[in-house]
Amino acid sequence: MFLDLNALKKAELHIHLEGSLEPELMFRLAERNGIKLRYGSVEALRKAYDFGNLQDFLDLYYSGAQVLLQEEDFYDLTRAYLEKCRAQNVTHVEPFFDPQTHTDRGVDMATVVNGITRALKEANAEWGLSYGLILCFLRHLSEDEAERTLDAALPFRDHFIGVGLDSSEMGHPPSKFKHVFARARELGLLPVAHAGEEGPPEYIWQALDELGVVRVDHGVRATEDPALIERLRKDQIPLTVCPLSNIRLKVYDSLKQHPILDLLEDGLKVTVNSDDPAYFGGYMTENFEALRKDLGMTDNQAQRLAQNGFDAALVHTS
Ligand SMILES: Nc1ncnc2[nH]cnc12
Ligand SMILES: [Zn+2]
Repeated sequence: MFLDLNALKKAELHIHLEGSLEPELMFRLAERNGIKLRYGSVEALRKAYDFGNLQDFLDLYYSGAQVLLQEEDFYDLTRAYLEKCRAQNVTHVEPFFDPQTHTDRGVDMATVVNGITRALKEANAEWGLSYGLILCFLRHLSEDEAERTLDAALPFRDHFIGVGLDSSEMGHPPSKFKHVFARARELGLLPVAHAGEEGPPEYIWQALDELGVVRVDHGVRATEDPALIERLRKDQIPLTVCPLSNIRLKVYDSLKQHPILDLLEDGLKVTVNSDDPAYFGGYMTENFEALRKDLGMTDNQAQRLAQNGFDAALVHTS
């Protein structure tokens, strides 16, 4: 008998709440808010989820997020994701949100943060889920815009534990955001950043040395640089790896080429995560199952990967 991967206790550290917007909910919110979507049906929208790279995906992801307008919409989005966590025994989550995707459309920071936070607090009260929210800056925008976003978020400082960096990686190195990350660190916010998803190992070095990140999101291209692998192993810097995402965004042609288990066996603190589960074909359990099916992940490896998720959390749970 194999270990039941759904019942295995898990922590998720790399999930964009906007990326958990399932087509059904997108259509429901569009109707509620009087928004006309570019696609006529859930099926037509799902068919469009065929991405050549990260940017192809981001174009659809930002377009889908336009249905999120009211506090209730952010609440419904977050609640739906947390119900999935409950069903999959994900007991701790550290989700990302992208305020600029919303504030740039005229939605108030308060609307976004209050809707998300209400769902998180409820899940904690109802079934004991633990969490820490992370505010991400969009790296295709300027550092000045990130600074203004941090200013706008300060009245809600108690609602999040860290800052992250996401969106189009190529051409937008971590060093571009050095000052805003320094200010966030002074405010006691824990820094993380996407690096080495599509971008080169140099971006991972920059995230570590110029942004001071305590965890790297993706980081898989570290495999191209032995000195970097040594640094990640020596300092036990966690990597939040997203297997199904990497296949859907063509980082690897197939899961069989994915380095996650080699990294685990090399002693790196790697974790399994879903990234944008509504777009990439699965939540936590589906990611673990894919590793078993295509990479031959053993039960012992599954248990170590799941434990790494708790070890790598920014908020410690007992
Ligand atoms: N995989 C990803 N990489 C960069 N930015 C993102 N925003 C949402 N998902 C992302
Ligand atoms: Zn991501």
